[in-house]
Amino acid sequence: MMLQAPLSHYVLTARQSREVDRKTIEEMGIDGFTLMEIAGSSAAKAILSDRPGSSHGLYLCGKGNNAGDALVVGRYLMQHNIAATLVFLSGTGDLSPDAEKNLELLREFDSRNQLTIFESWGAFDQSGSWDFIIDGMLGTGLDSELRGDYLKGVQWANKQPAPVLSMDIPTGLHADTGESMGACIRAEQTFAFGGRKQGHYLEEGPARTGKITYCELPFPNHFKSSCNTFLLDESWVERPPAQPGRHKYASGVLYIIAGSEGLTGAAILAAQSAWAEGLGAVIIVCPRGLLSVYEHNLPSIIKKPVGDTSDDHFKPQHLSHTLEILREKEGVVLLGPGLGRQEETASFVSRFLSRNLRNTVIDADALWALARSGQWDKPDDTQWILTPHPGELSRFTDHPITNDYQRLNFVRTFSSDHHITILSKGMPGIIGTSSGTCYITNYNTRYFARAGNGDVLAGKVGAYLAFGRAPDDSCAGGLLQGKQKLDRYLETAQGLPEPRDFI
Ligand SMILES: NC(=O)C1=CN([C@@H]2O[C@H](COP(=O)(O)OP(=O)(O)OC[C@H]3O[C@@H](n4cnc5c(N)ncnc54)[C@H](OP(=O)(O)O)[C@@H]3O)[C@@H](O)[C@H]2O)[C@@H](O)CC1
Ligand SMILES: Nc1ncnc2c1ncn2[C@@H]1O[C@H](COP(=O)(O)OP(=O)(O)O)[C@@H](O)[C@H]1O
Ligand SMILES: [K+]
Repeated sequence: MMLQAPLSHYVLTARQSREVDRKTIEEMGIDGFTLMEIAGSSAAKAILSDRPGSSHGLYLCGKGNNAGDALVVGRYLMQHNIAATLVFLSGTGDLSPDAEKNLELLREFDSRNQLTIFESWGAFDQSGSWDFIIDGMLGTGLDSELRGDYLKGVQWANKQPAPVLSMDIPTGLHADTGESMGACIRAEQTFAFGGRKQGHYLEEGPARTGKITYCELPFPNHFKSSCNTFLLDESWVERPPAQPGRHKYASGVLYIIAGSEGLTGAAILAAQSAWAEGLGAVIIVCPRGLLSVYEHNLPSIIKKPVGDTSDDHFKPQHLSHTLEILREKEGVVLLGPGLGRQEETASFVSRFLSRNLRNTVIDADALWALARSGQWDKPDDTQWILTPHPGELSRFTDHPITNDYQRLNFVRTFSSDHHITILSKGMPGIIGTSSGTCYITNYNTRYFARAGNGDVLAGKVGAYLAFGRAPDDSCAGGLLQGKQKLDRYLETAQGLPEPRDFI
């Protein structure tokens, strides 16, 4: 089964967000004021339950609808006796119509003199104290580096002891790219209205948004159909069921074509990682000169040597025997970990890829060889999963990939153009599918940035593919399996986890 994310996990660009908003207003007749009311009231409800005992909030407001959301929050919380101090960074003379209406309402609801309003940053008396700061300065309307007093407002808020709670997106964070536009709020919590935004998960986003709380808005599902990016998490990706009691070869076979002199560790880690998932068989195909290393380290793994005892890396003359071995049993292939970059090995890889009919995970040095050859002789009906780290990915394009936004866009077009699946490693991890849909991780993948973790991941992805899971689902399973192990490790252990902790 291919991945099927719930709609609550869709991730929008600013343009998609505006488009859904506009269509809901124009075609469904649900006006912007109502959307704002739902957005602000659900954030207020969460704040009331998360922060009991609060008595005073500070509201930093711009002039657009992001400010309107903040004003709705202020009104609900004032009803619960939480005083509100409002600071308008662009004054109150040019508010968006819905924000203006909400300011009027807030004034009318203020029966106990709990409202203080400053009409500019300059007028703001900063000596007060607040239980929280609501960031309603800028949302998806941000269109450039921060201007005017917004820079001051952001820098000041980041220095306050009170937690900052952002409406929709931290002010200064670009909704599409996740870049900080001159300066950016560091929020403790962000309420994502009607959809998560790409910028929450790319570049600076994860460090700036804090905890993300998704607040649903009444957008009809068919308006979301243009969305092709989803958040990947364990709430919806299923763990593969164990397959006990089946014949060993019926419960999945993975052929691993990997390793060369000095790099056998990568092949060993990948094989151990795949084996730990309960496959029927893991078969390592190796140059005969390395057989003793694997005999010593991998007792449970079947070894199939090719070539002669002087061979310590793959060569074109190993091709026909390798293909013959692959014909023995149904299975899938993991090609690449520790293959090395000898000319002969690169040539073996290119020829192998054009003739191999097994579904294949292509990793590490096999990616290097594939990019170098520039040939795309993928046999029809063969599924390929490429697992590049950012350096390996950039070899597939002449255009530099210097940020996550470019990486996401490149992964999307490259995987759909070539009808392959890409697991782009990095922070975040991104899965690109042949349909153009992408999935983004939402956890700190930097814990995996140690040599060997890529081999463990490739082993898992290969194992899931061998179990018959779809390529995108295999990638998701591999990533999230590591995440679960990471969570358990962080609960109990100290220091940085090692690759074996993820096996
Ligand atoms: N979409 C939805 O589903 C829903 C959206 N909702 C909410 O609306 C938000 C979007 O509101 P929005 O479009 O009014 O834009 P918003 O972010 O308030 O700011 C616009 C103002 O910012 C200014 N400005 C721009 N860049 C700047 C800079 N660098 N430095 C300084 N100023 C800058 C620019 O000023 P100008 O240049 O025009 O003078 C413009 O007037 C969205 O994030 C969500 O919170 C919910 O209420 C309901 C459902
Ligand atoms: N479970 C995981 N979740 C997210 N990312 C992962 C996971 N496992 C590995 N990675 C990614 O793989 C990278 C390591 O792979 P790579 O750089 O190819 O190193 P190597 O091949 O030397 O092990 C990590 O930096 C991380 O981006
Ligand atoms: K904001």
